[in-house]
Amino acid sequence: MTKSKWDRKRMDELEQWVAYHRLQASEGKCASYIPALRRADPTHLGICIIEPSGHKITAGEWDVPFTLQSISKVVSFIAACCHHGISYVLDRVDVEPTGDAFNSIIRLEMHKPGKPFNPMINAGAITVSSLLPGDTPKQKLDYLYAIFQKITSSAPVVNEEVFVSEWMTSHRNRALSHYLKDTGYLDCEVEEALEVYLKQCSIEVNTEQIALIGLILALDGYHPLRGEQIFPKQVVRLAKALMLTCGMYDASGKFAAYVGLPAKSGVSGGIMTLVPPILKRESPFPDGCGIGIFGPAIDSCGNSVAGVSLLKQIAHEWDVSIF
Ligand SMILES: NC(=O)CC[C@H](N)C(=O)O
Repeated sequence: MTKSKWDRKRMDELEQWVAYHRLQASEGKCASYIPALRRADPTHLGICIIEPSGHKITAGEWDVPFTLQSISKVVSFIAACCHHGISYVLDRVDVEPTGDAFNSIIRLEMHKPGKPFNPMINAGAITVSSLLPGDTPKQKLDYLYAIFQKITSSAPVVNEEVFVSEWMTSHRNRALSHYLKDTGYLDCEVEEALEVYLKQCSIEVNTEQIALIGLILALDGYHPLRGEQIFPKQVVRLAKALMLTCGMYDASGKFAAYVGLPAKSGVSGGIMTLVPPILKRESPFPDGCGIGIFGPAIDSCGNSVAGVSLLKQIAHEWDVSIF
């Protein structure tokens, strides 16, 4: 099959699958614990796939903006490791899945000395935000924004409404931060760490931008559009291992079993995932690709319902599982 025929086939399939999986969204609900997220349209479902050539395949509401939320945890973890080195960061946050909800507090007290289990849950991510270089939230965020800009070639925009909405209601994240401060796992003041964490969560993106992050991870830190290695390979490999084991929260095991790709979700309904350049002869993406999905109706674990079911179909039909 010629490349353009193959492309047409993939696009037609994607359109059909998006139309079908959009119907699954009624089984989920838009996050309401952050009041500003409640207003998203739960029937939206969009996808963008980018290949190293920059070639893009899209379907559905792929260009509707949404906030990064927990997908930002991958970028801040990479940023902290790039600045401090991996061992400094891993002295302060572990790499073990919890099987608990993303905002759970229970393990911090159950396992002395209270080191957060991994950077993909809120406790670990708040610690990581506190580790970003700089003496003020602004300096820490500027460091993170510069990394984000290196990836997407555009300055990140924080959705102030989402930030304020979460800042005013973030009692559990505040509780987590106070606990981390008490046990010595916060590198700055509670309110400062929280400001950095909640602003990084409020960065506005669309599926193309998260697909691009995924693509760079697929290529072990190489940015194909800039022609430059922007993150060390070891850091990116670690981030992908964390995505695979912890990126979909307490549904990470099922996601690995039924989709089989490293992924990170956020409560706004985004999922960032990737297909590494693999050696399966029939792979539709022999050079690898990044995949961004947006479907704001989420399940009880905090993952996009329609997004996960669309990914299950893609992984099955196109045989892209890493296993
Ligand atoms: N799972 C998520 O996307 C959580 C991010 C959200 N900002 C929170 O801290 O609750």
